[in-house]
Amino acid sequence: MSGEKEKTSAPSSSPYVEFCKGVNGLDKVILRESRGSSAEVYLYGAHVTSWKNDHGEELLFLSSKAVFKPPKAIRGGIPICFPQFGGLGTLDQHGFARNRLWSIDDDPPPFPTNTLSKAFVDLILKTSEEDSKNWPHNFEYRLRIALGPGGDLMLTSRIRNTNSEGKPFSFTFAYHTYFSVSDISEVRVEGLETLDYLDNLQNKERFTEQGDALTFESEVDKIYLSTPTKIAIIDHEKKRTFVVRKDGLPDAVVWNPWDKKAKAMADFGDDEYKHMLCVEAAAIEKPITLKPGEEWKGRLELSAVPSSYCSGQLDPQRVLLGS
Ligand SMILES: O=P(O)(O)OC[C@H]1O[C@H](O)[C@H](O)[C@@H](O)[C@@H]1O
Repeated sequence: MSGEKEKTSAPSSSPYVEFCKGVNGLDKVILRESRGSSAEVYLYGAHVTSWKNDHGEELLFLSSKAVFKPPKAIRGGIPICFPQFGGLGTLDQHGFARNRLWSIDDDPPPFPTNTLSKAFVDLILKTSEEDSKNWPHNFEYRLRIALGPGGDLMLTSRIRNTNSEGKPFSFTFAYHTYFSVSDISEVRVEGLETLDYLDNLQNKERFTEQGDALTFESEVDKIYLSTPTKIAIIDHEKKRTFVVRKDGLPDAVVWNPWDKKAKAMADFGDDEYKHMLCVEAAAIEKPITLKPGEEWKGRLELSAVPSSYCSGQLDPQRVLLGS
């Protein structure tokens, strides 16, 4: 073991990182960047529940009916799906990481690519006795959540196999990001056209996406395979484009429950499907396998940029190839 110190007292806050209590007294961390952007993270699930730009506008969707009560996962923000995406295995839906209380990682190993950001927090989740009954592996999962100087939100996961008796393990993974959008029928997703996907609504059958950028007029639950590192979500009404950059995460899930499924979810408002879209950077089709001592890294970087595009006039190459 690496000899981490167990957290014994509340960590001290700074102008960039505030440790406080959130809904139902759950531990929360608020990150603030000097130009005004912010993010909120619950230790329960290492769950980002808010990301605001420097005008204080919320960029993530969080359901008004979200339940902040373990063991229920929080509906909205960025749930972490680990070590299993969806029902693809023997564990509960989306694995256990989103339902566990994470700790502050006081002494994380150095990051090779350090940002200039002072607004970041390091969290850690390790094997518990309870979880090892269903998933008999030793792991250390370190997650750094950082706000970049321009307000970008960056999540870096480092997952290590700490099994002592030479056993490899495999997992699937997703950053289950819920983006806030003005009106789902005005949204386009670019970067996934012409790719193969598994359709969760049709027994995970494999299809090829045809034609142009994705638009939405009914329920969607697709796992796009071998996707580019950059995906754009264009919100025409808000004149805002989200750019998702990802590394180590070949797949991308696109999910909107639409009206019927929305009504069936207790922690989701009947009409809220109109104002959210999940685009989830993921590793699903080919599970990640780690030998003892090996570490995997999966990185997500989100930015929100103003866009003045009108419907149909967007040049996808400009969004996707621009830096
Ligand atoms: O209700 P949850 O367990 O949070 O899952 C919400 C959704 O997550 C993913 O996007 C899956 O592809 C969907 O099939 C699932 O409905």
